Amino acid sequence: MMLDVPIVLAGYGPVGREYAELVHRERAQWRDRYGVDLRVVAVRGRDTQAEVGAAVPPRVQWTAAEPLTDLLARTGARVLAQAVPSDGSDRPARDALAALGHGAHVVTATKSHLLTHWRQLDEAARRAGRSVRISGATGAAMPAGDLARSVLRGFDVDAVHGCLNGTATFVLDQLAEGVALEAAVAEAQRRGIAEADPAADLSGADAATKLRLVTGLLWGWDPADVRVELEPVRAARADPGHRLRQVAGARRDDPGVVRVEVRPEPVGSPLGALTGPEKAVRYDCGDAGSVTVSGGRSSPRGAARAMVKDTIGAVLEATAGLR
Ligand SMILES: NC(=O)C1=CN([C@@H]2O[C@H](COP(=O)(O)OP(=O)(O)OC[C@H]3O[C@@H](n4cnc5c(N)ncnc54)[C@H](OP(=O)(O)O)[C@@H]3O)[C@@H](O)[C@H]2O)C=CC1
Ligand SMILES: N[C@@H](CC=O)C(=O)O
Repeated sequence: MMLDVPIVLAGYGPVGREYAELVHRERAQWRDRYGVDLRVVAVRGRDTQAEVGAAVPPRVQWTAAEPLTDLLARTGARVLAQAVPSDGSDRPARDALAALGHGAHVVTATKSHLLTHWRQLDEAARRAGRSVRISGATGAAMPAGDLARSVLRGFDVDAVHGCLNGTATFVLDQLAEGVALEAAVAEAQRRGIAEADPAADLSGADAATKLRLVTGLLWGWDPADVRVELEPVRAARADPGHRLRQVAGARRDDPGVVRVEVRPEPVGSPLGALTGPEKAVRYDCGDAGSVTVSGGRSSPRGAARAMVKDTIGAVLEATAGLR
């Protein structure tokens, strides 16, 4: 039996466009492989929207946005996919809660409402028997969120550490080669790794945000209650055999605290061995040992791919809530 999956996509920037394109291009493949018929039926920008037939219409043909609940009801949407700015506006939270109330799953690359509305989203999703999937917000194509949410269930994870910001890794390596901070950041921006405003990349705030979300998935910490301690990236060199890394960490026996520090890691270790904008997260799992996940493209395409994976997972797996 084929499961029909109409999707409303909010946000048509780099990530949203990649998501719509992937769903359209690979639809037949997923029908055959998983028995799910994913189709984007409508896209929304800030104030406008368009219904999608064979392709997303050009922007000039988009019309004024109607209330999201009307659009969800009219299209019978089973999923709301969110790729809107993580700018602190309350609209992503309102939209996600409306979608859950309507009975749709939520798949998001947007981070800000997860930091502020974790509990409300989780409760609304559980009430509705629907999922909120956040892989795109926790490291793009690197499946760190999946390990925390489900793969390591029962592994008794007592600590998690990781390099979750590709800009920081790239810049620290450039600094070690004698490149000036400003030039290293400019190069990271030219490569599309660093944000236009790199403050959160360099301060550790972006890494802390991603780790707060991971600890929510792992231990049920509410990201809104997590205290963050940050050490910014600045020009410095490590001892021979080591590389400086921006490491975000949390321990189960130190609840509600995420620390980001710049520290030397042996070149042969999972974090020291990273190059360029690669990311990695290590889970210390007690008697099961350590499990590290690394790689996965950090780009709009990588984030869109993670959202597609989450969309398929949300409709096929019998989970509810964020975890
Ligand atoms: N870029 C990347 O590599 C990654 C990005 N992310 C996250 O993904 C999200 C999307 O990023 P990106 O694709 O770069 O795009 P942007 O963050 O630049 O989002 C732009 C799009 O969002 C639309 N928009 C803004 N507010 C709303 C709203 N409330 N409802 C519907 N649409 C809205 C804009 O509409 P309009 O065109 O009308 O102005 C535009 O289409 C961000 O939260 C980002 O942090 C996550 C992982 C990687
Ligand atoms: N600027 C970020 C991009 C992804 O979140 C980074 O450097 O990791």
